[in-house]
Amino acid sequence: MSTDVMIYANGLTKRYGSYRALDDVSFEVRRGEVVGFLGPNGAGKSTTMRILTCFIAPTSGMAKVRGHDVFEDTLAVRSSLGYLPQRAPLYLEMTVYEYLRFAAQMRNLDNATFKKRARDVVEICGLAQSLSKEIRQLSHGYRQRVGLAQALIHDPPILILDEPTSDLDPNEKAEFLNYLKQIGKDRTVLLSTHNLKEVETACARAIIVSRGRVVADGALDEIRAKSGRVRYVVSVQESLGESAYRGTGALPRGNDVEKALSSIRGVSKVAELPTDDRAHSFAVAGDDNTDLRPEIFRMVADKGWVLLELHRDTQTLEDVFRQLTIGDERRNRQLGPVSESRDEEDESDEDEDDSDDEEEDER
Ligand SMILES: Nc1ncnc2c1ncn2[C@@H]1O[C@H](COP(=O)(O)OP(=O)(O)OP(=O)(O)O)[C@@H](O)[C@H]1O
Repeated sequence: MSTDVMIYANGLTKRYGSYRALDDVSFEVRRGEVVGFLGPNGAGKSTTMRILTCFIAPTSGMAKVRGHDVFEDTLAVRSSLGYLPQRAPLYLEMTVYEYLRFAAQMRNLDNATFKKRARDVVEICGLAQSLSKEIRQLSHGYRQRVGLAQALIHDPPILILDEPTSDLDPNEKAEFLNYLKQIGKDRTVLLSTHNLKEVETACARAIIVSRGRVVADGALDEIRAKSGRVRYVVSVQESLGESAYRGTGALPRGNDVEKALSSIRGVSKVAELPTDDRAHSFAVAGDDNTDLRPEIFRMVADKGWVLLELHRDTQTLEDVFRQLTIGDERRNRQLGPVSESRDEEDESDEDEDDSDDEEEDER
């Protein structure tokens, strides 16, 4: 494993009784990445995060944080990461300052280090005006800031955030994402959320989980292109305008352009789009694996035509997310006998630990 791998999950499976909440989940997060961990309700996001943060043990598979096994080397793992669970466990009767000092003591920070770190996290999380307030007096948004501040108090290189914005209003969400951007500059972050806009704002890469499995993992562009419905829009100048013609070839006819586009390898369909008489415009369908823009550009340039427009329309992240996770939603809405164990038929040959119930293996 490269030393750049900060979070490593390999074949993580987690059963609750006969129900498989995680099924062979594997991924890596490298130093400095801010990765969105996406999935519908019940997909297994929190379960994965709780394993990575040493709160529960997987039924099988292994995970490492900064090279330390989450099972064998709990202390090293915990000191490497800051964790903000979905509901941050705040002590409502403490003031913000008392709570941060308490979090620092739990992390074994000495008083001088705490004071220095407190200054930093208060600035990053915007808590200067709230330090002497009891946590019970704070709004959801400010409580979430306090949760983030405790996750940062020991200056961990890795942050694991479980739906940190789910209870926040739109302004609070936007602010939280601003903090996250700042924090993510020099940290590795795994951010679980339902909110695709959030991922598009804060992350360059996403891992999508559905029914306990990883169904997509990659740069957002790659994931958007994953649907196999990539479309290019190409417009080539058709008639002379007011300014000088810049082409070296003759102005093309529509079917010249259509024929030339159809002959590009990887193009599956070409359809004319309505435009005015200044341009021939076409929608070009291609397969999902190759970016055809360089080839389209090359063809137009070789013909000496003038390219007015070339862009690739991939689906939105939301479209792809819905396509990949639609099974979860259908399952949630199905009436009839409830089968908790979606995979009972293939369980018989596996090592099963059915005593692995509720809190049984909480550490
Ligand atoms: N302690 C538990 N005992 C039994 N089943 C559990 C337990 N914790 C989680 N599950 C089940 O495991 C599945 C995955 O839950 P998990 O909380 O990881 O999902 P999630 O993706 O975080 O969902 P959400 O977005 O709703 O928080 C769910 O079906 C959930 O009901």
